[in-house]
Amino acid sequence: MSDASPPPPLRLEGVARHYRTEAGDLPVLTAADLTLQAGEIVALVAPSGTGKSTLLHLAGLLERPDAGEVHVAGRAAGTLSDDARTAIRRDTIGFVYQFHHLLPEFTAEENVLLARLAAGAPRSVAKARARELLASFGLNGRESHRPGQLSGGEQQRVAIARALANEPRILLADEPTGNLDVATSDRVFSELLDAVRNRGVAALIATHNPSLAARMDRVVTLSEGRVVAA
Ligand SMILES: Nc1ncnc2c1ncn2[C@@H]1O[C@H](COP(=O)(O)OP(=O)(O)OP(=O)(O)O)[C@@H](O)[C@H]1O
Repeated sequence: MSDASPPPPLRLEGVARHYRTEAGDLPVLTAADLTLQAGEIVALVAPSGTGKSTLLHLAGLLERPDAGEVHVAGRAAGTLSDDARTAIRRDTIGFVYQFHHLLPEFTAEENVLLARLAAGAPRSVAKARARELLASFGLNGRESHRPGQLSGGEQQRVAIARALANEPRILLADEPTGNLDVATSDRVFSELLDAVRNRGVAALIATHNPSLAARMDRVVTLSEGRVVAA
């Protein structure tokens, strides 16, 4: 038996990404290293345009780096097929964006349960899980509302519930309360932090808000394409 500790949920190693633009090559990330330990909640605070969304897309296996490697639960994702990467993403990673990206023609409950169905759960299980999650965000009685019939804060709560539907080990969030007023942002953010802490989910959360960042375990920033302590 090995006494090695389990691999961290997420590890970025020397990750580089540039974009080709009309003005030439734009090196956004040059050699980004970042490890999220199990249950650790890390704030990513960096000026606009420095690569926060790029980093989150790479960490979430939505894009491939030009160099370096992304390890999810100890598994190097670089050489995996797109299908294998999609399966890891679906089973291991939850995403929350600034704008909810809920499916407008589906109810709150359907938006959450569809994520679980996509991971192969029977409909009854997915439905029960969706209701339980929505209730945990105070959305009882709102299950059959479509996104357009919900407030901005409620929409983001549904989006967070959806991100947690498959019991991910990692949550990646890009300004998750950035489109809400200050008071609602504060409330929804607290609920998000409680939800990930209670579940032991590791989280990387980009925010421009220093007071929200201060509530996380650690704050990192981006400097010259690298991740450094803030
Ligand atoms: N697909 C793309 N093609 C070309 N350039 C891109 C592309 N995506 C992003 N960029 C550029 O890469 C840089 C980093 O973008 P990114 O969205 O990661 O920054 P960010 O830190 O998340 O910014 P913000 O805080 O404004 O959301 C920016 O200069 C952006 O214009």
